[in-house]
Amino acid sequence: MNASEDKLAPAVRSILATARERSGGADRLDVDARSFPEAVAATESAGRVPVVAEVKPTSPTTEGERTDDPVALAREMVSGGATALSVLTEPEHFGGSAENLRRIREAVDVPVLRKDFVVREAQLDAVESDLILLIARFLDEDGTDSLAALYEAASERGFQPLVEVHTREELARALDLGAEIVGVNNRDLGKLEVDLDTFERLAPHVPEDVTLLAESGVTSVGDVRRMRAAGADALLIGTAIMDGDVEANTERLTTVDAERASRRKSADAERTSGAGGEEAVKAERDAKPTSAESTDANRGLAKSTDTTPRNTDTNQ
Ligand SMILES: O=C(O)c1ccccc1NCC(=O)[C@H](O)[C@H](O)COP(=O)(O)O
Repeated sequence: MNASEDKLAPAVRSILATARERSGGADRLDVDARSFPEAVAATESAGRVPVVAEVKPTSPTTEGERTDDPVALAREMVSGGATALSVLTEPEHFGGSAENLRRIREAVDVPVLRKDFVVREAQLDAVESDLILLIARFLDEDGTDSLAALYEAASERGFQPLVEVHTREELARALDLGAEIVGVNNRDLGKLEVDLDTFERLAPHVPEDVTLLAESGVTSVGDVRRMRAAGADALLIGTAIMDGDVEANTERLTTVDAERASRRKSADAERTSGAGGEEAVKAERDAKPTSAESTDANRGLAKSTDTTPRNTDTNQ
């Protein structure tokens, strides 16, 4: 254990210790991945919020364990409008498995993220997935198992790497290696505390052409609006979806402002088709955010004015 690991919460130290012990796959994988950026764009065009719903049977910060069939849960998430799924494959602390992921990916047609604590190249070969998580905090700057080395090894196999960051320094490392999909984890893996300000602080420093996820701690419709106003292309949501009726929870969080988005689309369509008059004016007026919604948007904009390469007002 090095000095920085000493600062990690005991549960995370234990997760890392078991991750280092875990074996990899027997053969090198060659994945034909379903495109995540395309899935996000399709969800946007349909006027819904892109959500990566997480099959997370348990975790160090959750009470109890959900023992339903993970494939049934995954299907409910897709029925509820999930753009992609995240499947925990970590067995000891999250109740996941590579077999769960394999079965789920076979049963659905959306992109599937392998959520695990991969620390060695051979572990990439444990099971096929469309996206694979690489956590900057747990990967070295140099060497055979560095973030850059695993990023390259994952890309060569056909995975779309999702590089997870929590600080400006980690974000710089992700952008330096050309990461196209970046997740800002609102959960500090040192203390296991969640703070949505983390995403709001980092998002303005992420270029527009990067697909940006807000991860962890999104529990309500208000949180969805807040992360979207701060510039999230997609949200990774576990606990709030797993707790109760999975399909209804997914639907509630993917349809935030859907009605307004569809009104805005009809206003745009009428404007471009040349139809004007009272109907277009009414459609446009109806599509405007309420004052509460504007407040959310303005907060995102206000925080991003210094550097903003990213439009922080995505769904308004
Ligand atoms: O979720 C935990 O308790 C946890 C503990 C230690 C390390 C990682 C942990 N979570 C990993 C995740 O990234 C989340 O599962 C994911 O972002 C979803 O978060 P949430 O919506 O808050 O369940």
